[in-house]
Amino acid sequence: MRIAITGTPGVGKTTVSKLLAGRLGYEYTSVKDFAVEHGIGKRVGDEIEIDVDELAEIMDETIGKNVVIDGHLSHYVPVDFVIVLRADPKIVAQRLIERDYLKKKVGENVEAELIDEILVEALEENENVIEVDTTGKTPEEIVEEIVHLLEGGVKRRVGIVDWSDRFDDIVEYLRR
Ligand SMILES: Nc1ncnc2c1ncn2[C@@H]1O[C@H](COP(=O)(O)OP(=O)(O)OP(=O)(O)O)[C@@H](O)[C@H]1O
Repeated sequence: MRIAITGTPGVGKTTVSKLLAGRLGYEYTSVKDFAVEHGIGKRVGDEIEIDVDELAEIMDETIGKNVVIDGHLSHYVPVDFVIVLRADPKIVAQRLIERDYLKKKVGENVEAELIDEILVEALEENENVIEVDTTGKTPEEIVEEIVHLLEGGVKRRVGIVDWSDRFDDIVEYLRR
């Protein structure tokens, strides 16, 4: 199976993807690494701007059948399941601040998590979307929850988080 692990930067995609790939005996690949390796996208400042249609086409032709794809654009790749990781926006903020993200970037990503941005994108691309709230769970617990859901034949589970009641606690991060 091809499984995309997507979500707002800082929710724990890379951590979970590597663990899940090991747990399933699957190949691990990240959109970022794949794009650089295959010359997809162009550098804009310190970021790479990726054409998601080109990414999807080349990845679909190149990667194996049993792969975990890590990245906040991975839901654009044709896969069997899209796992959308969620985390309390305050946790996202704290992790991005720890990585010295600029205040503006922190605000953009906290807002994206608050308004379910990646979930909405994933639902536009794939029927099989499974949302997992990572808040307060270890990477191992998250991986076991994903394996349990997949083994249980769950194809779609969304609408499990609503961060609207967290607004007052995170508004400081949203101010530009
Ligand atoms: N379940 C977890 N519990 C505690 N810390 C976690 C958990 N998952 C990830 N982390 C920590 O949060 C930080 C971000 O994790 P990670 O790099 O996996 O996120 P990401 O979504 O891949 O971020 P990006 O999209 O920016 O690459 C890391 O310091 C990681 O160790």
